[in-house]
Amino acid sequence: MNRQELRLALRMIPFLNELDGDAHGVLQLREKRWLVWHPDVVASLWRNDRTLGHPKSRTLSPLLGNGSMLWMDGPEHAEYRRFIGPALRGRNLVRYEEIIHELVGRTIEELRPGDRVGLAEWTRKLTLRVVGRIVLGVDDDVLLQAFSKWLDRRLGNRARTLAHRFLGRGVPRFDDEVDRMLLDRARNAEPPALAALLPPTNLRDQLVSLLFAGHETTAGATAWTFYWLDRNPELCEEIQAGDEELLTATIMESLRLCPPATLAGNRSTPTGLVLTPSIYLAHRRKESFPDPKSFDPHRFLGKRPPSSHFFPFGGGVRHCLGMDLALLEIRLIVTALLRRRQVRCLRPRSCAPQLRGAAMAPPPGLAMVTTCRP
Ligand code: HEM
Repeated sequence: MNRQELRLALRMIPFLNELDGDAHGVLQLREKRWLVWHPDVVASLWRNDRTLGHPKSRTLSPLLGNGSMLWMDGPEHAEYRRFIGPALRGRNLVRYEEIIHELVGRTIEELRPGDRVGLAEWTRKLTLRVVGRIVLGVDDDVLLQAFSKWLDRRLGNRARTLAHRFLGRGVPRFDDEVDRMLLDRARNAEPPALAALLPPTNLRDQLVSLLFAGHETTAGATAWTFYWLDRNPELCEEIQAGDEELLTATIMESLRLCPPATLAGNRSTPTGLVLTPSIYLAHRRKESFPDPKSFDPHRFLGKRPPSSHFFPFGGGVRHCLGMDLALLEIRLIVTALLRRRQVRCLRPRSCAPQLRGAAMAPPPGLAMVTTCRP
């Protein structure tokens, strides 16, 4: 690993911020590894994605397992997508809407008026409950808490992520007890729970991958949306008054400026080049988004930029399977919390984002206080 790669690993956001404004949109990290965010390069990756390789993430593969669908390739990957994709879209969303309503209601009821609650921690608990119910078919807070604890020990902050990535060789990364609880639940799951539909091969890896991919980023996106609404009270009032289109635009603008996945998955060419698309930098190009650092949802009203300029959910053949579910979840959580409670954020002096792996959330110090609506 050379100096550039080390800076990307150790101080990702400051490193990316230094590249912000670089019109080339590509940076060589080492001989055969490039960070890319220029729309022409990204468009070409999405177009040719079927012919590219998708190497494992060195941070996530020891946790999600080598059998995870996140690094399958070719026909095996296409088969998995054909299988899981429909279960996360279309008519199923109507059923998921009911689940989300119920779990959001329960999680809001647990908020004691006046208490300080870490915003990102609260959204993580809620989105894990939602994906837990969708995947396992039941609510099991003991299992979900054990799962969260296990992830926190590895990715809970930058220092732990780095220790896990660089010093963890030989140290067991799986938690046998969490895996046992998950597999027990999966064996007893009934359709339509996803666990009951998954093929038995590498079942543990697929369960962990779905729970991980299905909550961490959605939680970050929801927390960032609340953060921006808190900073823009007039916008918040318009949304509370029921402007649905503005809410959607606000979620999109929040995904642009604070993409919960800062990087899409690696792509490799037959000649051995590895290309990592930087979502964070692509979303901050002034050529794509005038005045890119200002938060302005109006830029999304009635418009959606091309997928090579704006890609919070990645692209090509690995485009996020949970996008529709995630957008539904964020919308329902924001609407329900604003309708039931008055929400105020207590901002720490520095709102430097917290990185968990490559996932970006508000810092743990960003707390919210809710009070009952009169
Ligand atoms: C705001 C929330 C979310 C964001 C920002 C997000 C973002 C992403 C990104 C960037 C990728 C990689 C795409 C690429 O490499 O081109 C991805 C893949 C994936 N996501 Fe999401 N995601 C979100 C929510 C979800 C949810 C709710 C689920 C499922 C319950 C989910 C399931 C997946 C799966 C299974 C993949 C792997 C797809 C593949 O490899 O074929 N995601 N997501």
